[in-house]
Amino acid sequence: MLCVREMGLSSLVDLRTILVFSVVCLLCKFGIEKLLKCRQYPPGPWGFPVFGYLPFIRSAAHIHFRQLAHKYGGIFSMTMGNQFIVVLSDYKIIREAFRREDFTYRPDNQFSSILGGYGIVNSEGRLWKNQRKFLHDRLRRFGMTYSGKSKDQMEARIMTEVEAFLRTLVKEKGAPTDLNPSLCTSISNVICSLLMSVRFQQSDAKFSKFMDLIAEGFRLFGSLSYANFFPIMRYFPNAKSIVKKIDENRSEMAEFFQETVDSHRNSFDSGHMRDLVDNYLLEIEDAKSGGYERDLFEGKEHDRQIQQIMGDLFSAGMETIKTTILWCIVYMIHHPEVAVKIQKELDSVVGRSRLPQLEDRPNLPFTEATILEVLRISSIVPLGTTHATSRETELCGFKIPANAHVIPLIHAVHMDPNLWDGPEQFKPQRFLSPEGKVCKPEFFLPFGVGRRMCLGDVLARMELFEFFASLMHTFNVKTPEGRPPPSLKATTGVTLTPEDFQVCLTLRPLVDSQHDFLNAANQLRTAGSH
Ligand code: HEM
Repeated sequence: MLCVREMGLSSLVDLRTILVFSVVCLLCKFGIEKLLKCRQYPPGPWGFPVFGYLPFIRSAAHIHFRQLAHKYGGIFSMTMGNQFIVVLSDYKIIREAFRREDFTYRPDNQFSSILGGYGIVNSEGRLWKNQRKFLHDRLRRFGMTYSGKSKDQMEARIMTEVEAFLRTLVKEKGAPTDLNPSLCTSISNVICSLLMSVRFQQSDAKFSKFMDLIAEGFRLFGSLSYANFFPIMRYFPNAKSIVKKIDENRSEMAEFFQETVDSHRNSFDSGHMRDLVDNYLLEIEDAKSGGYERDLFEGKEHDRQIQQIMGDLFSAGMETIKTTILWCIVYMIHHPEVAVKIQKELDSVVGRSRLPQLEDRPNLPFTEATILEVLRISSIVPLGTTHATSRETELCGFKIPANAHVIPLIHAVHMDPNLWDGPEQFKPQRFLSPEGKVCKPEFFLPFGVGRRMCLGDVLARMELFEFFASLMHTFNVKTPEGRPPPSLKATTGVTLTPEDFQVCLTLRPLVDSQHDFLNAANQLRTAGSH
């Protein structure tokens, strides 16, 4: 009996040993497989189970990633929550990846499911390709090009807003002024006139509501970003209430845009295209009447797509320009010698009786170089816009899984001491050749590169030039008496923005002005208003 019992016990022990041994072997197998797989991925830091590397990111992500780039090189990877992240900080690798089709997707996460793949910034595949081609073509027709008659129309559109902006500033009579509100209205008006033939006044209640909705939308999306890494959190009550608020925000925005679409429909004339909304309506008409073999909308709801396009172009084209111009002013205050040099160049090329025009740009290399240097040193979109892989692929001999987030670390490229001489210093002349011509190295990437490169770069460069050169031509800029200059430290938000600041703008002398706006400004100045 005892013998049988002993036998039973010993076989049980054996069974247990075998079980434990099998589990250990299985764990080892999975561990080794994982390790081998990880070794095929780009190198990078380890993280905690479930959380990945997220808990270690304490400073602004672009600063932290730059430190990691020093350790791991131009391509590194990590997990954050359930997402696989690849960071590219070498411009050659960024160029190599982003010219390829398999790197053109956007991350599949909570944001993309809310946006439903509509618009241009978050769309993918054929819908994105169609939209991009269509928008590129139509924006060119409306003057987003360096030459031709339509360029003059675009310039006129921009100059209307530049003059409105300068007029508001003249009224300040040299008092401490926050440039943000008037700049925001004028830059918004450029994009709104292009999209929907609308101009707003700064005091317009509808405009304030619209701006509040945009800001609130960004804030809400920002507060939900954790759910992108931990999808289970979407079902937590807090996330659910944020999603509800986002839905409300989006339906108010949709209402705003739909009013525009409806009013355009009511006054639509296929022989007279006023703006982008009209162009989309014409496409819908053509598609309905069978004029098009392929539907531009790829089966998506037409009006929702137009609404999202308006939202995307407005969001992409307003904040970026406004922030860059604010940085230009901050740097002019810190570098008065650069401001004086720009004004001398403007005076000798443009003269004192008119405002600068796009045609003057080739003759204003120092002014142009200064704008490029501000774009470099401020890198307002330091992490670009995250791409995703459409399938498992390879880059620089490393394996990259499907739906990996791919981040171009533009900030690191623009601050690389191996590429730029003294990258921390503000030196516009770095963009000038020994002959004094503007030259942009291939590692200058403020608008990204490749297939998804900024769609509005030409418009952006036109606006930056017109607003900045006209401001410098018309005013001297200084900090209010007794106050320190604005900080060079950026606030991290949708873009890297300067902290709030005020400036005093005094009119520069004008001679025999034939120009309406300058004439009025001159009269104000000589009347001793300030
Ligand atoms: C200083 C001004 C600007 C800067 C620095 C800037 C920068 C960028 C960057 C870095 C990207 C991401 C590219 C990528 O995904 O790899 C981007 C995308 C984009 N930008 Fe801009 N941008 C500016 C102005 C504008 C303007 C004025 C417009 C409006 C017409 C615009 C429209 C877009 C659009 C639609 C995309 C998404 C393209 C796509 O996903 O295919 N941007 N921009």
